[in-house]
Amino acid sequence: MLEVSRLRKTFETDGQRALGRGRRTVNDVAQVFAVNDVSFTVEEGEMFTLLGPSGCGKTTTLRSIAGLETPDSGSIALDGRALFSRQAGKKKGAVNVAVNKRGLGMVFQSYAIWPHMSVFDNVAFPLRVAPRGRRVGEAEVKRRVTKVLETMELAAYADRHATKLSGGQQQRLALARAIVIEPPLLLLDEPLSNLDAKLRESLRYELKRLQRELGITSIYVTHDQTEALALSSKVAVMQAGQVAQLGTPREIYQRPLTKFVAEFIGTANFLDGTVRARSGQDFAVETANGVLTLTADADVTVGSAALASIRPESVQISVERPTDARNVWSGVVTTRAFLGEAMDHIVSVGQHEINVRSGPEISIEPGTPVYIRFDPSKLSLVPMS
Ligand SMILES: Nc1ncnc2c1ncn2[C@@H]1O[C@H](COP(=O)(O)OP(=O)(O)OP(=O)(O)O)[C@@H](O)[C@H]1O
Repeated sequence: MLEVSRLRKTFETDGQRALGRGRRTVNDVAQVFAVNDVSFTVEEGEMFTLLGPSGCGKTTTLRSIAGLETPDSGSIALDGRALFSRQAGKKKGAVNVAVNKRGLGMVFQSYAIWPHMSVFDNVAFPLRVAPRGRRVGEAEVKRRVTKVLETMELAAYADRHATKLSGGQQQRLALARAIVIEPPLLLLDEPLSNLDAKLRESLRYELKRLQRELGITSIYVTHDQTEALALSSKVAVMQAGQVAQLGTPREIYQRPLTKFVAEFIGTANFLDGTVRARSGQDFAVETANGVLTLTADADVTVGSAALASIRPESVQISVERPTDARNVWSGVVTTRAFLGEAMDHIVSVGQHEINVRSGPEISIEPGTPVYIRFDPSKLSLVPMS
């Protein structure tokens, strides 16, 4: 449906650099590779998320799709129609469809609702100012706006001034305004970030329900991994202008391909070692505490240094030695913390401090010798760098 291919965007930034003892300055012009060779495909009906830390290039990618930013090169096509296309260094043959001709729905962090208009008029606005070919009569405007307001549970507020809504209602209004034009693609840039934690969580599920019910193909930008995992059908984790990993939330969480992805998506235990044997996807990794066996889709060769990573909830802890002796280490509990629905133990094994998360019924006194076991199917392997 949406195809983004080899997208690049650089920005020039200038700053002042002090020379010597800070007396003289020169103007520096530095190039920032905001988006550096990014490619991905979004399928029909998908909620596709661009996830990454601040400055990784997710907003620039989204703005390029919207037409608010002109990339240096690459292509963006929607349903086979080129929205943007330009070969590096060539202006000839370039395509760049104007923002209002792309017909996309957008909701940004600072949702600009019209304060002087009623809720109804806010939602009707994009229909009333649509390009001539797509403009509809007032009766159709009324029908569509009423339907969208009902879907967003805002029908009761139709005549109210937009500013007289709560934060969550204003956010829903911004969404209503974006979807009323029935866009083929909805672009959402951190739309929940101005809301408090509780409202954010409830709107997150509402957004997911809506997205599924209406089947709107959407691209969502966030730096919040929980939000990304909860909402998305596909996630592209971005790092320094590039896609570090693309996959389903489960793949990204359970099978991170790099240390960056494993660290960014929640807490992980990293066990460093050397790959001693490999047969297809089965690996044996020698660590300071013994050999770990695991099955992973990893690109690491025998003899190379690697990191096995595992989530705290995939490590089992017991006072008795487990019957399956594979991947069992013995250590001592150093800390435990009760988290309500879960229990965390930190287990010291040689130089490693292993984070273990279990059900709240397991509670082991600090100082107790224990066994921990790493499930071979839950360990993933990433290169050392
Ligand atoms: N107009 C601009 N001029 C110069 N540099 C820019 C401009 N816009 C973005 N950048 C730089 O490009 C890089 C990517 O920025 P971008 O806003 O896409 O990141 P982001 O991942 O969306 O970050 P955030 O979550 O903080 O919004 C950053 O280094 C940023 O400083």
